Amino acid sequence: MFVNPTSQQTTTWLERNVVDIKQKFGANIILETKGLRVLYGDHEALHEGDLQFGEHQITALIGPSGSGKSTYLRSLNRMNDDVATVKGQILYRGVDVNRSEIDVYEMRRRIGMVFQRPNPFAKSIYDNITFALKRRGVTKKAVLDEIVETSLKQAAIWDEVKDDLNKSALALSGGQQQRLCIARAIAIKPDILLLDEPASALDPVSTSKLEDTLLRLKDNYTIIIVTHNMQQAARISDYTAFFNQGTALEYDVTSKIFTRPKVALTNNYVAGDFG
Ligand SMILES: Nc1ncnc2c1ncn2[C@@H]1O[C@H](COP(=O)(O)OP(=O)(O)OP(=O)(O)O)[C@@H](O)[C@H]1O
Repeated sequence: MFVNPTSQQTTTWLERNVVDIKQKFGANIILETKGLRVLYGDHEALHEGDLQFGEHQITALIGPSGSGKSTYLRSLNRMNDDVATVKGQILYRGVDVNRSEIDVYEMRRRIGMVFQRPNPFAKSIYDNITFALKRRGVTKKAVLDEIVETSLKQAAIWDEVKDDLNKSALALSGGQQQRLCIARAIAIKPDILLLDEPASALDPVSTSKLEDTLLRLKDNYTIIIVTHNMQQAARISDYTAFFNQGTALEYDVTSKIFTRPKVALTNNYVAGDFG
C-alpha cells in the first residue's frame, strides 16, 4: 500500500505495483523517469509516473481517458515544454534530458515521436523522408536515396510507394500516411520512438499492418506506445503500464498485466469495467 504525498489524492490509499524491470527481469534500461511530475498551470496532471523502459522492447501505456498517458509520453522528449511545467528527471542512457542546457532539437533526434493523427508534410513522399536530413546537411543524392529506401522498407510501406516517390504524401491513405510518418521518424535514426495512439484513426487492416511494422521495428528501436486498444497492447507490447488519475498504478510484463494484475483497478480496467 502506498500514499502519494504530492497528489490531490493525499487522503487516498493507493495500491501500486510498479516493478523494477532491471532488477526483476534484467532489462537493459535505455530510458527512465525519476520524480516526474507535470503541471498544467496549477493542475497537476501527473503525480507518480516513474517507469523504466527496456531497450528494444515495446512498452504500452494504457489507462482511462485523462489518466495522464499522453502527458507522460509527451514529457519524455519534452513536447510539453511550452504548455506545462515538468519536474523531475528523464534519464536517457543515464543523461537527464530534462535539464535546461540540453539541446532539445538534438535530443529529439534520438527520441522521436509519431502522433495520433498522421501528419505528413504537404510535400512528396521522398521529400517527407529527406526533409530533416537535408536540414542536417545531408545532400548527396545517393545517400538520401538509400535512406529513403531503407526507412520506407523498415516502416513496411516501400512496396506500396516505391514507384510513386514524387507523389504527394497527402494522396496516401491514412494508414499509409501513418507508416510514412514512422518512416520519416526513423530516417534520422532515433533510438526511441514514442507513439501516441498511432492507430486510433486507422481501419483494422491498416492497424494490423502498423502493428506488424512496430513488431519488426523493435529489433532496432525502443518503442513506447499509448493505446486505448487493449488487444493491441496485449498483441504487441512486452511491458505495460496502467495509468489512473495521473499515477502509474501498475507496471509489469504485459502478460501479467492482462492475466494476473496485482492491483484491483488494473484488473477492472483490463476487464473492461471502466474507461
Ligand atoms: N495542454 C493541456 N493543457 C491543460 N491541461 C491538459 C493539457 N493536456 C492535458 N491536460 C489535462 O491533463 C490531464 C491528463 O491528460 P492526458 O491527455 O495526459 O490524458 P490521457 O490519459 O492521455 O487521456 P486520453 O486517453 O483521453 O488521451 C487531463 O486532466 C487533461 O485535461
